[in-house]
Amino acid sequence: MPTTSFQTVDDLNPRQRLLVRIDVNAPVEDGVVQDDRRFARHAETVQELLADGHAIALLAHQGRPGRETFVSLEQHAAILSEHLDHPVEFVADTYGEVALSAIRELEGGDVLLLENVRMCDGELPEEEPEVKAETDLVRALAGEFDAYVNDAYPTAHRSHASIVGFPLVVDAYAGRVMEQEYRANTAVREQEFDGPVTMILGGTKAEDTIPVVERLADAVDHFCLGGVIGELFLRADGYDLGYDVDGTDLFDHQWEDHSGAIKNILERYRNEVALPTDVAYETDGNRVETGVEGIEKDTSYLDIGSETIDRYTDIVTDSDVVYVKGGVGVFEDDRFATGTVEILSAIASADCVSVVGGGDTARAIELYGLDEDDFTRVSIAGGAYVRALTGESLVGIDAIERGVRS
Ligand SMILES: Nc1ncnc2c1ncn2[C@@H]1O[C@H](COP(=O)(O)OP(=O)(O)OP(=O)(O)O)[C@@H](O)[C@H]1O
Ligand SMILES: O=C(O)[C@H](O)COP(=O)(O)O
Repeated sequence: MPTTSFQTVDDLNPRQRLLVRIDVNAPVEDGVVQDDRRFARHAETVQELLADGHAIALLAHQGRPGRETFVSLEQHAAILSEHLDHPVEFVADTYGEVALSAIRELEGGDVLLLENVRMCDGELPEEEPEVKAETDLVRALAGEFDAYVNDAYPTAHRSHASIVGFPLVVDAYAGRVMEQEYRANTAVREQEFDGPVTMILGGTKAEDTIPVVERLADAVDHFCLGGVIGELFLRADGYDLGYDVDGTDLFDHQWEDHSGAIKNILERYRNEVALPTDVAYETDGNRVETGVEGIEKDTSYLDIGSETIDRYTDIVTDSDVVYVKGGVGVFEDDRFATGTVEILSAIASADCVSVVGGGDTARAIELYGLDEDDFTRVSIAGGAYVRALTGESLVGIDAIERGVRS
Protein backbone atom coordinates (compact mmCIF):
# COMPACT_ATOMS: atom_id res chain seq x y z
CA MET A 1 0.00 0.00 0.00
CA PRO A 2 1.61 3.34 -1.01
CA THR A 3 2.18 5.71 1.88
CA THR A 4 1.20 9.36 1.66
CA SER A 5 3.42 12.34 2.40
CA PHE A 6 0.53 14.70 2.97
CA GLN A 7 -1.69 15.39 5.95
CA THR A 8 -5.07 13.68 5.90
CA VAL A 9 -8.27 14.20 7.89
CA ASP A 10 -6.80 11.82 10.48
CA ASP A 11 -4.41 14.66 11.38
CA LEU A 12 -7.15 17.27 11.97
CA ASN A 13 -7.95 18.54 15.45
CA PRO A 14 -11.66 18.14 16.26
CA ARG A 15 -14.23 20.95 16.09
CA GLN A 16 -12.48 23.11 13.50
CA ARG A 17 -13.90 25.55 10.95
CA LEU A 18 -13.23 23.76 7.65
CA LEU A 19 -13.30 24.76 4.01
CA VAL A 20 -13.78 21.47 2.13
CA ARG A 21 -13.27 21.31 -1.67
CA ILE A 22 -15.35 18.48 -3.14
CA ASP A 23 -16.01 17.48 -6.77
CA VAL A 24 -19.70 16.98 -7.47
CA ASN A 25 -19.30 17.95 -11.12
CA ALA A 26 -21.96 15.73 -12.70
CA PRO A 27 -23.56 14.98 -16.05
CA VAL A 28 -26.39 17.52 -16.46
CA GLU A 29 -29.25 17.26 -18.96
CA ASP A 30 -31.80 20.06 -19.37
CA GLY A 31 -30.36 21.66 -16.24
CA VAL A 32 -30.85 18.54 -14.12
CA VAL A 33 -28.07 16.45 -12.51
CA GLN A 34 -28.14 12.89 -13.88
CA ASP A 35 -25.73 10.98 -11.66
CA ASP A 36 -24.97 10.98 -7.94
CA ARG A 37 -21.89 8.75 -7.83
CA ARG A 38 -19.54 11.57 -6.72
CA PHE A 39 -22.07 12.83 -4.14
CA ALA A 40 -22.20 9.41 -2.51
CA ARG A 41 -18.41 9.28 -2.16
CA HIS A 42 -18.02 12.80 -0.73
CA ALA A 43 -20.93 12.26 1.65
CA GLU A 44 -18.78 9.69 3.45
CA THR A 45 -16.01 12.24 4.00
CA VAL A 46 -18.44 14.92 5.16
CA GLN A 47 -20.19 12.43 7.46
CA GLU A 48 -16.89 11.65 9.13
CA LEU A 49 -16.03 15.35 9.52
CA LEU A 50 -19.46 16.05 11.01
CA ALA A 51 -18.96 13.28 13.54
CA ASP A 52 -15.83 15.14 14.71
CA GLY A 53 -17.87 18.28 15.35
CA HIS A 54 -16.47 20.44 12.56
CA ALA A 55 -18.29 23.41 11.00
CA ILE A 56 -18.11 22.83 7.24
CA ALA A 57 -18.30 25.07 4.18
CA LEU A 58 -18.17 23.09 0.94
CA LEU A 59 -16.66 24.51 -2.23
CA ALA A 60 -17.29 22.86 -5.63
CA HIS A 61 -17.72 23.43 -9.37
CA GLN A 62 -20.15 22.29 -12.04
CA GLY A 63 -19.37 22.34 -15.78
CA ARG A 64 -17.28 24.92 -17.58
CA PRO A 65 -18.36 28.50 -18.42
CA GLY A 66 -20.17 28.53 -21.76
CA ARG A 67 -21.31 24.89 -21.57
CA GLU A 68 -24.89 23.73 -20.92
CA THR A 69 -23.64 21.86 -17.86
CA PHE A 70 -22.44 25.13 -16.26
CA VAL A 71 -25.24 25.61 -13.72
CA SER A 72 -25.82 26.70 -10.12
CA LEU A 73 -25.13 24.21 -7.31
CA GLU A 74 -28.54 24.63 -5.67
CA GLN A 75 -29.74 21.14 -6.63
CA HIS A 76 -26.32 19.73 -5.65
CA ALA A 77 -26.94 20.86 -2.04
CA ALA A 78 -30.26 19.00 -2.00
CA ILE A 79 -28.72 15.80 -3.43
CA LEU A 80 -25.83 15.92 -0.97
CA SER A 81 -28.24 16.50 1.88
CA GLU A 82 -30.11 13.30 0.93
CA HIS A 83 -26.88 11.31 0.90
CA LEU A 84 -25.84 12.74 4.25
CA ASP A 85 -29.28 12.56 5.80
CA HIS A 86 -28.36 15.99 7.22
CA PRO A 87 -29.27 19.52 6.08
CA VAL A 88 -26.91 21.20 3.60
CA GLU A 89 -27.64 24.92 3.29
CA PHE A 90 -27.11 26.29 -0.24
CA VAL A 91 -25.56 29.79 -0.34
CA ALA A 92 -26.04 31.58 -3.67
CA ASP A 93 -22.67 33.33 -3.38
CA THR A 94 -19.08 32.07 -3.21
CA TYR A 95 -16.98 34.70 -1.46
CA GLY A 96 -19.01 37.93 -1.30
CA GLU A 97 -20.76 39.41 1.75
CA VAL A 98 -23.62 36.89 1.61
CA ALA A 99 -21.19 33.97 1.63
CA LEU A 100 -19.01 35.45 4.37
CA SER A 101 -21.96 36.14 6.64
CA ALA A 102 -23.31 32.57 6.16
CA ILE A 103 -19.84 31.18 6.89
CA ARG A 104 -19.51 33.26 10.06
CA GLU A 105 -22.82 31.87 11.33
CA LEU A 106 -21.70 28.25 10.90
CA GLU A 107 -21.52 26.20 14.10
CA GLY A 108 -20.11 22.75 14.74
CA GLY A 109 -22.26 20.15 12.92
CA ASP A 110 -23.43 22.66 10.26
CA VAL A 111 -22.79 22.21 6.54
CA LEU A 112 -23.23 24.72 3.76
CA LEU A 113 -22.45 24.57 0.06
CA LEU A 114 -21.16 27.72 -1.64
CA GLU A 115 -22.14 28.63 -5.22
CA ASN A 116 -20.27 27.17 -8.24
CA VAL A 117 -16.67 28.34 -7.78
CA ARG A 118 -16.19 28.55 -11.57
CA MET A 119 -18.57 31.52 -11.54
CA CYS A 120 -15.80 33.50 -9.77
CA ASP A 121 -13.06 35.46 -11.52
CA GLY A 122 -9.72 33.99 -10.59
CA GLU A 123 -10.75 30.33 -10.20
CA LEU A 124 -9.88 29.63 -13.87
CA PRO A 125 -7.58 29.50 -15.84
CA GLU A 126 -4.71 27.23 -14.79
CA GLU A 127 -1.89 29.27 -13.22
CA GLU A 128 0.88 28.79 -10.66
CA PRO A 129 -0.25 28.22 -7.04
CA GLU A 130 1.40 31.51 -5.98
CA VAL A 131 -0.80 33.39 -8.46
CA LYS A 132 -3.90 31.51 -7.36
CA ALA A 133 -3.17 32.21 -3.68
CA GLU A 134 -3.44 35.93 -4.50
CA THR A 135 -6.90 35.74 -6.09
CA ASP A 136 -9.81 37.58 -4.44
CA LEU A 137 -11.51 34.22 -3.92
CA VAL A 138 -8.66 32.78 -1.85
CA ARG A 139 -7.91 36.03 -0.03
CA ALA A 140 -11.55 36.50 0.97
CA LEU A 141 -12.18 32.95 2.19
CA ALA A 142 -8.85 31.86 3.66
CA GLY A 143 -9.07 33.88 6.88
CA GLU A 144 -12.48 32.40 7.75
CA PHE A 145 -11.19 28.85 8.29
CA ASP A 146 -8.85 26.89 10.56
CA ALA A 147 -8.09 24.39 7.82
CA TYR A 148 -8.66 23.50 4.16
CA VAL A 149 -9.53 19.92 3.15
CA ASN A 150 -9.21 18.92 -0.49
CA ASP A 151 -11.38 15.89 -1.30
CA ALA A 152 -11.76 16.76 -5.02
CA TYR A 153 -9.52 14.07 -6.53
CA PRO A 154 -11.20 14.30 -9.99
CA THR A 155 -10.00 17.93 -10.20
CA ALA A 156 -6.59 17.37 -8.58
CA HIS A 157 -4.88 17.77 -12.00
CA ARG A 158 -6.18 21.33 -12.50
CA SER A 159 -4.11 24.28 -11.21
CA HIS A 160 -7.21 26.25 -10.23
CA ALA A 161 -7.52 28.61 -7.26
CA SER A 162 -9.78 26.35 -5.20
CA ILE A 163 -7.33 23.45 -5.71
CA VAL A 164 -3.82 24.96 -5.45
CA GLY A 165 -4.36 28.44 -3.99
CA PHE A 166 -5.67 27.65 -0.50
CA PRO A 167 -2.92 25.23 0.60
CA LEU A 168 -0.39 28.07 0.40
CA VAL A 169 -2.28 30.12 2.96
CA VAL A 170 -4.37 27.70 5.07
CA ASP A 171 -3.35 24.51 6.88
CA ALA A 172 -4.16 21.84 4.22
CA TYR A 173 -5.32 18.20 4.40
CA ALA A 174 -6.44 15.50 1.96
CA GLY A 175 -10.01 14.26 2.38
CA ARG A 176 -10.94 10.56 2.36
CA VAL A 177 -11.85 10.44 -1.34
CA MET A 178 -8.59 12.18 -2.25
CA GLU A 179 -6.63 9.76 -0.11
CA GLN A 180 -8.43 6.61 -1.29
CA GLU A 181 -8.25 7.50 -5.00
CA TYR A 182 -4.60 8.48 -4.65
CA ARG A 183 -3.72 5.17 -2.98
CA ALA A 184 -5.74 3.06 -5.44
CA ASN A 185 -4.32 4.71 -8.56
CA THR A 186 -0.76 4.61 -7.22
CA ALA A 187 -1.22 0.90 -6.44
CA VAL A 188 -2.49 0.18 -9.97
CA ARG A 189 0.42 2.07 -11.51
CA GLU A 190 2.96 0.13 -9.45
CA GLN A 191 1.58 -3.28 -10.51
CA GLU A 192 3.50 -5.21 -13.18
CA PHE A 193 1.70 -7.08 -15.95
CA ASP A 194 3.05 -9.88 -18.18
CA GLY A 195 0.53 -9.65 -21.01
CA PRO A 196 -0.78 -6.86 -23.22
CA VAL A 197 -1.85 -3.54 -21.66
CA THR A 198 -4.65 -1.65 -23.40
CA MET A 199 -6.09 1.83 -22.94
CA ILE A 200 -9.49 2.74 -24.34
CA LEU A 201 -9.35 6.53 -24.68
CA GLY A 202 -12.45 8.43 -25.73
CA GLY A 203 -14.53 11.27 -24.37
CA THR A 204 -14.03 14.91 -25.10
CA LYS A 205 -10.90 16.20 -23.34
CA ALA A 206 -7.78 16.19 -25.50
CA GLU A 207 -5.74 18.01 -22.87
CA ASP A 208 -6.16 15.06 -20.50
CA THR A 209 -5.64 12.19 -22.94
CA ILE A 210 -2.89 13.28 -25.35
CA PRO A 211 -0.15 13.69 -22.69
CA VAL A 212 -1.11 10.23 -21.41
CA VAL A 213 -0.48 8.63 -24.82
CA GLU A 214 2.85 10.44 -25.06
CA ARG A 215 3.98 9.39 -21.59
CA LEU A 216 2.71 5.80 -21.59
CA ALA A 217 3.58 4.88 -25.19
CA ASP A 218 6.35 2.52 -24.06
CA ALA A 219 4.25 0.82 -21.37
CA VAL A 220 0.94 0.43 -23.23
CA ASP A 221 0.58 -2.01 -26.15
CA HIS A 222 -2.69 -0.68 -27.57
CA PHE A 223 -4.35 2.70 -27.37
CA CYS A 224 -7.86 2.21 -28.83
CA LEU A 225 -9.21 5.66 -29.63
CA GLY A 226 -12.80 6.81 -29.98
CA GLY A 227 -15.08 9.71 -29.12
CA VAL A 228 -13.94 13.25 -29.86
CA ILE A 229 -10.31 12.15 -29.33
CA GLY A 230 -10.62 9.45 -32.01
CA GLU A 231 -12.09 11.97 -34.45
CA LEU A 232 -9.24 14.43 -33.86
CA PHE A 233 -6.73 11.64 -34.58
CA LEU A 234 -8.62 10.66 -37.76
CA ARG A 235 -8.56 14.33 -38.84
CA ALA A 236 -4.79 14.35 -38.29
CA ASP A 237 -4.65 11.23 -40.46
CA GLY A 238 -6.26 13.12 -43.35
CA TYR A 239 -9.96 12.28 -42.92
CA ASP A 240 -12.58 15.03 -43.19
CA LEU A 241 -14.07 14.86 -39.69
CA GLY A 242 -13.36 16.27 -36.26
CA TYR A 243 -14.84 19.70 -37.09
CA ASP A 244 -17.44 21.63 -35.12
CA VAL A 245 -20.77 21.16 -36.90
CA ASP A 246 -24.32 21.76 -35.60
CA GLY A 247 -23.05 24.40 -33.13
CA THR A 248 -20.73 22.09 -31.18
CA ASP A 249 -17.68 23.59 -29.49
CA LEU A 250 -15.65 20.43 -29.04
CA PHE A 251 -13.36 20.08 -32.02
CA ASP A 252 -11.89 23.20 -33.64
CA HIS A 253 -10.29 24.81 -30.57
CA GLN A 254 -8.89 21.44 -29.47
CA TRP A 255 -7.55 20.90 -33.00
CA GLU A 256 -5.81 24.25 -32.79
CA ASP A 257 -4.22 23.36 -29.46
CA HIS A 258 -3.35 19.70 -30.03
CA SER A 259 -3.04 18.87 -33.75
CA GLY A 260 0.77 19.13 -33.63
CA ALA A 261 1.01 16.68 -30.72
CA ILE A 262 -1.46 14.31 -32.37
CA LYS A 263 0.48 14.25 -35.64
CA ASN A 264 3.66 13.63 -33.69
CA ILE A 265 2.07 10.67 -31.87
CA LEU A 266 0.89 9.19 -35.16
CA GLU A 267 4.38 9.52 -36.59
CA ARG A 268 6.14 7.95 -33.61
CA TYR A 269 3.64 5.42 -32.28
CA ARG A 270 1.54 4.36 -35.28
CA ASN A 271 1.79 0.69 -34.29
CA GLU A 272 0.41 1.25 -30.79
CA VAL A 273 -2.48 3.54 -31.81
CA ALA A 274 -5.71 1.93 -33.11
CA LEU A 275 -8.07 4.32 -34.88
CA PRO A 276 -11.70 3.79 -35.93
CA THR A 277 -12.12 2.35 -39.44
CA ASP A 278 -15.85 3.07 -39.40
CA VAL A 279 -18.12 5.52 -37.57
CA ALA A 280 -21.82 6.03 -36.87
CA TYR A 281 -24.06 9.05 -37.41
CA GLU A 282 -27.75 9.93 -37.41
CA THR A 283 -30.03 10.07 -40.45
CA ASP A 284 -33.83 10.45 -40.17
CA GLY A 285 -33.64 9.51 -36.51
CA ASN A 286 -31.71 6.31 -37.15
CA ARG A 287 -28.15 5.15 -36.52
CA VAL A 288 -26.26 4.70 -39.80
CA GLU A 289 -22.64 3.61 -40.23
CA THR A 290 -20.00 4.39 -42.80
CA GLY A 291 -16.41 3.36 -43.39
CA VAL A 292 -13.95 6.22 -42.76
CA GLU A 293 -13.43 6.56 -46.54
CA GLY A 294 -17.11 7.66 -46.83
CA ILE A 295 -16.83 10.41 -44.19
CA GLU A 296 -18.32 13.85 -44.99
CA LYS A 297 -17.13 17.07 -43.36
CA ASP A 298 -20.54 18.48 -42.36
CA THR A 299 -21.79 15.35 -40.56
CA SER A 300 -21.62 14.82 -36.77
CA TYR A 301 -20.14 11.41 -35.99
CA LEU A 302 -21.43 10.07 -32.71
CA ASP A 303 -20.01 6.58 -32.23
CA ILE A 304 -17.47 4.13 -33.60
CA GLY A 305 -18.85 1.63 -36.13
CA SER A 306 -19.35 -2.18 -35.91
CA GLU A 307 -16.08 -3.13 -37.59
CA THR A 308 -14.13 -0.93 -35.12
CA ILE A 309 -16.11 -2.33 -32.19
CA ASP A 310 -15.12 -5.88 -33.26
CA ARG A 311 -11.44 -4.90 -33.55
CA TYR A 312 -11.41 -3.17 -30.18
CA THR A 313 -13.29 -5.96 -28.36
CA ASP A 314 -10.81 -8.52 -29.80
CA ILE A 315 -7.93 -6.42 -28.43
CA VAL A 316 -9.64 -6.17 -25.03
CA THR A 317 -10.26 -9.92 -24.87
CA ASP A 318 -6.54 -10.61 -25.43
CA SER A 319 -5.38 -8.05 -22.83
CA ASP A 320 -4.11 -8.56 -19.29
CA VAL A 321 -5.09 -5.09 -18.20
CA VAL A 322 -7.51 -2.56 -19.67
CA TYR A 323 -7.84 1.09 -18.64
CA VAL A 324 -10.85 3.08 -19.85
CA LYS A 325 -11.17 6.88 -19.89
CA GLY A 326 -14.02 8.44 -21.82
CA GLY A 327 -16.87 6.89 -23.84
CA VAL A 328 -16.12 6.05 -27.49
CA GLY A 329 -19.47 7.58 -28.47
CA VAL A 330 -22.36 9.69 -27.19
CA PHE A 331 -23.57 6.84 -24.98
CA GLU A 332 -26.25 8.98 -23.29
CA ASP A 333 -28.23 8.42 -26.54
CA ASP A 334 -28.85 4.68 -26.76
CA ARG A 335 -28.47 4.70 -30.56
CA PHE A 336 -24.85 5.75 -30.08
CA ALA A 337 -24.09 3.77 -26.93
CA THR A 338 -23.23 0.56 -28.84
CA GLY A 339 -19.46 1.14 -28.98
CA THR A 340 -19.08 2.13 -25.33
CA VAL A 341 -21.41 -0.59 -24.02
CA GLU A 342 -19.96 -3.42 -26.15
CA ILE A 343 -16.42 -2.53 -25.14
CA LEU A 344 -17.38 -2.30 -21.45
CA SER A 345 -19.22 -5.66 -21.75
CA ALA A 346 -16.15 -7.26 -23.35
CA ILE A 347 -13.99 -5.96 -20.51
CA ALA A 348 -16.48 -7.20 -17.91
CA SER A 349 -16.35 -10.73 -19.42
CA ALA A 350 -12.58 -10.76 -20.00
CA ASP A 351 -10.06 -12.26 -17.62
CA CYS A 352 -8.18 -9.00 -17.07
CA VAL A 353 -7.46 -6.26 -14.56
CA SER A 354 -9.71 -3.36 -15.47
CA VAL A 355 -10.12 0.23 -14.36
CA VAL A 356 -12.92 2.44 -15.69
CA GLY A 357 -12.77 6.15 -14.93
CA GLY A 358 -14.59 9.37 -15.68
CA GLY A 359 -17.43 11.39 -14.23
CA ASP A 360 -19.49 10.67 -17.32
CA THR A 361 -18.06 7.34 -18.42
CA ALA A 362 -18.55 5.46 -15.15
CA ARG A 363 -22.23 6.34 -15.48
CA ALA A 364 -22.54 4.16 -18.60
CA ILE A 365 -22.02 1.07 -16.41
CA GLU A 366 -25.19 1.74 -14.45
CA LEU A 367 -27.13 3.22 -17.37
CA TYR A 368 -26.81 0.03 -19.44
CA GLY A 369 -27.24 -2.56 -16.68
CA LEU A 370 -23.60 -3.65 -16.40
CA ASP A 371 -22.29 -4.80 -13.02
CA GLU A 372 -19.66 -2.63 -11.35
CA ASP A 373 -18.32 -5.76 -9.62
CA ASP A 374 -17.19 -7.13 -13.00
CA PHE A 375 -14.50 -4.40 -13.11
CA THR A 376 -11.45 -4.33 -10.86
CA ARG A 377 -12.02 -0.66 -10.09
CA VAL A 378 -14.37 2.11 -11.09
CA SER A 379 -12.89 5.53 -10.38
CA ILE A 380 -14.99 8.66 -10.00
CA ALA A 381 -12.13 10.54 -11.69
CA GLY A 382 -11.29 10.64 -15.40
CA GLY A 383 -8.45 12.97 -16.37
CA ALA A 384 -6.87 12.85 -12.90
CA TYR A 385 -6.84 9.03 -12.83
CA VAL A 386 -5.18 8.59 -16.23
CA ARG A 387 -2.64 11.26 -15.38
CA ALA A 388 -1.86 9.42 -12.14
CA LEU A 389 -1.18 6.25 -14.18
CA THR A 390 1.69 8.07 -15.92
CA GLY A 391 3.43 8.58 -12.58
CA GLU A 392 3.26 12.36 -12.99
CA SER A 393 2.19 14.16 -9.86
CA LEU A 394 -1.15 15.93 -9.51
CA VAL A 395 -0.93 19.64 -8.73
CA GLY A 396 -3.68 19.39 -6.11
CA ILE A 397 -1.72 16.76 -4.19
CA ASP A 398 1.58 18.63 -4.64
CA ALA A 399 -0.12 21.71 -3.16
CA ILE A 400 -1.25 19.83 -0.04
CA GLU A 401 2.25 18.36 0.35
CA ARG A 402 4.03 21.69 0.19
CA GLY A 403 1.27 23.64 1.93
CA VAL A 404 1.39 25.35 5.29
CA ARG A 405 1.12 23.07 8.29
CA SER A 406 -0.19 23.61 11.75
N1 LIG B 1 -18.20 11.58 -30.99
C1 LIG B 1 -18.56 12.29 -29.93
N2 LIG B 1 -19.05 13.54 -30.08
C2 LIG B 1 -19.41 14.27 -28.98
N3 LIG B 1 -19.31 13.82 -27.70
C3 LIG B 1 -18.83 12.59 -27.51
C4 LIG B 1 -18.43 11.76 -28.60
N4 LIG B 1 -18.01 10.59 -28.10
C5 LIG B 1 -18.12 10.67 -26.75
N5 LIG B 1 -18.62 11.87 -26.39
C6 LIG B 1 -18.96 12.33 -25.02
O1 LIG B 1 -17.86 12.21 -24.15
C7 LIG B 1 -18.37 12.32 -22.82
C8 LIG B 1 -17.41 11.72 -21.84
O2 LIG B 1 -16.18 12.37 -21.98
P1 LIG B 1 -15.37 13.16 -20.89
O3 LIG B 1 -14.14 13.60 -21.56
O4 LIG B 1 -16.25 14.17 -20.24
O5 LIG B 1 -15.00 12.00 -19.92
P2 LIG B 1 -15.39 11.67 -18.46
O6 LIG B 1 -15.70 10.25 -18.46
O7 LIG B 1 -16.48 12.55 -17.92
O8 LIG B 1 -14.05 11.99 -17.70
P3 LIG B 1 -13.74 13.26 -16.76
O9 LIG B 1 -14.22 12.86 -15.42
O10 LIG B 1 -12.29 13.45 -16.88
O11 LIG B 1 -14.52 14.40 -17.33
C9 LIG B 1 -19.69 11.59 -22.86
O12 LIG B 1 -20.64 12.39 -22.20
C10 LIG B 1 -20.00 11.44 -24.36
O13 LIG B 1 -21.29 11.88 -24.73
O1 LIG C 1 -15.11 15.76 -14.23
C1 LIG C 1 -13.92 16.12 -14.17
O2 LIG C 1 -13.04 15.62 -14.90
C2 LIG C 1 -13.52 17.12 -13.11
O3 LIG C 1 -14.63 17.56 -12.38
C3 LIG C 1 -12.76 18.27 -13.70
O4 LIG C 1 -13.59 18.99 -14.60
P1 LIG C 1 -12.93 19.78 -15.84
O5 LIG C 1 -12.41 18.72 -16.79
O6 LIG C 1 -14.05 20.60 -16.41
O7 LIG C 1 -11.81 20.60 -15.29
